[in-house]
Amino acid sequence: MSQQDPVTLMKQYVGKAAADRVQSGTIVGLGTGSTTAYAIQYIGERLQSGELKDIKGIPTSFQATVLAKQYGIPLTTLDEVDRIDIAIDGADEVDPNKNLIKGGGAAHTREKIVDSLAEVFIVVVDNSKLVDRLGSTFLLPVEVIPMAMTPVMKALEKLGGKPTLRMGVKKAGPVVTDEGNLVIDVKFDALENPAELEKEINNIPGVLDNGLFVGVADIILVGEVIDGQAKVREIL
Ligand SMILES: O=C(CO)[C@H](O)[C@H](O)COP(=O)(O)O
Repeated sequence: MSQQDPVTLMKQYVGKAAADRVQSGTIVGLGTGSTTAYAIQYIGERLQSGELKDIKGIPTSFQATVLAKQYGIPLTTLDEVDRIDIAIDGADEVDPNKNLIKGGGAAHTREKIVDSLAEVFIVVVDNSKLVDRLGSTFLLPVEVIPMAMTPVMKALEKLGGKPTLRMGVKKAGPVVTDEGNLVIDVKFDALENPAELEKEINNIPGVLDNGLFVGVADIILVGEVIDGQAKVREIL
């Protein structure tokens, strides 16, 4: 691989390591984000070389759909398959119990559907994503139906959060998800019980889903650069 900055190198290595675990004849959940993008690229390269055959991808976002098409990965839908063998997806934070915060790409609702259905869900991250406690470096994304934005923000404040509407970059106004909804990013000073909070937030009328993924991940692959050498560490 060419000379890259360390974070890009970690993302490439970990994406490739995950892509190497995909087997012929399987249904593969394709995650969203810059790390998973490398996994999608390498899966496509394995298909083109003939090393991998007869796989179908289920994309978690418009981004994943575009990349899969670009790299020649045939796609299918949840209506057409009775299983997902493996899903590969990134994360914004990973705690020591393999719980995650996701949604940096505003795709966490579809990601949670696909990742939770997978027999094996592999998370691909660089080592900056490992945290002792969720919520310490990243705000918690909540996808909300537009007309419910204000009451949902008030309900999130009652739960102890500080909500802000996610705004677009190079786009005036808010981020609109692939599902046509809005994203509220919430700061919690003490996110002590992720399992409970995930349910509490999802119980607020108007919330589609939040970025807490509790008990969903099976394997975490962590990209690291040690003494200038890129490596991948596995957390089971
Ligand atoms: O949850 C996600 C998208 O909704 C991404 O997987 C997460 O934001 C990590 O992205 P990246 O690999 O670019 O750091």
